[in-house]
Amino acid sequence: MSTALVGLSHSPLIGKNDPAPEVLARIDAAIDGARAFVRDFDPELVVLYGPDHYNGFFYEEMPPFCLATEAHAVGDFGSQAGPLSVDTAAAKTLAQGVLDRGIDLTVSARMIVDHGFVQPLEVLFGGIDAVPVVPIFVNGVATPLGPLHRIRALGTAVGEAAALLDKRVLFLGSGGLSHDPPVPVLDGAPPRVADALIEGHPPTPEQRAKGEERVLQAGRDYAAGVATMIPINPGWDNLVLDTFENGNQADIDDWTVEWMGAEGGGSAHEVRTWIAAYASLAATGPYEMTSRFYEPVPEWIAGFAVTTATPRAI
Ligand SMILES: O=C(O)/C=C/C(=O)/C=C/C=C(\O)C(=O)O
Ligand SMILES: [Fe+2]
Repeated sequence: MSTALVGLSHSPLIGKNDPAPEVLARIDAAIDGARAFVRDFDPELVVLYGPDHYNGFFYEEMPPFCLATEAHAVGDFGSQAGPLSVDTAAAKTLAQGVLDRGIDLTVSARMIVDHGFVQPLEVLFGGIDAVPVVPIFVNGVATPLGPLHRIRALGTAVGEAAALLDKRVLFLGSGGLSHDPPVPVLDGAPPRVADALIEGHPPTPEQRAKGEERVLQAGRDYAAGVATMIPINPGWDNLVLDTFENGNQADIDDWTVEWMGAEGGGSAHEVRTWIAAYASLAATGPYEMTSRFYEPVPEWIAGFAVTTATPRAI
């Protein structure tokens, strides 16, 4: 068994509302580095921690996290639609291993996923069917959210179970860092929106187009300095990255939902996917961050980060 990790921000605005060419060139170089890292590692399995944006998980039953033994992408924001190449046997083994370690894991035999899962697979592997994957949803938008030590416990249990698989396993966290895009909120929502968030009515193509245009307009407004969202917070983002780089993961247990939201905006909780991924890697032994890129990108409404990490050479 060997392990590696990539943490990668996502944004539905990539390719639709891009920053200046020199910014894009720096990001492309960082992503090229992560691609080369992944190519060298040549994973036999990707354990992909991703969030959802009310495409697969709804308030009728909202688990804090959920592992998929099969998954299907909806194709939002122009992302690829269709089945992910889930390694069902590995997924079942990991699910049992996580449950055996005392984590009350929800399992989905047909998880619906969105760009939060698809984009990292497209960016790093060229598509959703290029590499065997075990998708693990981590709720990062739908309050109430539980304490961070449970996310670390999930990641640790997954890492311990993955260590027994006799495979090269890449832990991949998708989302964050600080950002406050217009994702709908149940509290105070008008009845029609509340029904959709609770019952999960699939949007009509017109409704989906309207929601996507709303996000695009928010990106344009933010880049133009006329938006009211909580700003990208490079200080907080670098604190998050320092915590991973220094291996101070126990500090994360003191982070509160309120503090994260105030510092990093409503979608800062997507950082939970990174916390799970780093906990998984840490569960297999000491690690080192081998690359770290960060840049605030208002056009994408994202504190955009790419990191790679490997077990520390002894
Ligand atoms: O407004 C809507 O209907 C949907 C909004 C989104 O799905 C926004 C997603 C934004 C991100 O994924 C992000 O992390 O910035
Ligand atoms: Fe997101």
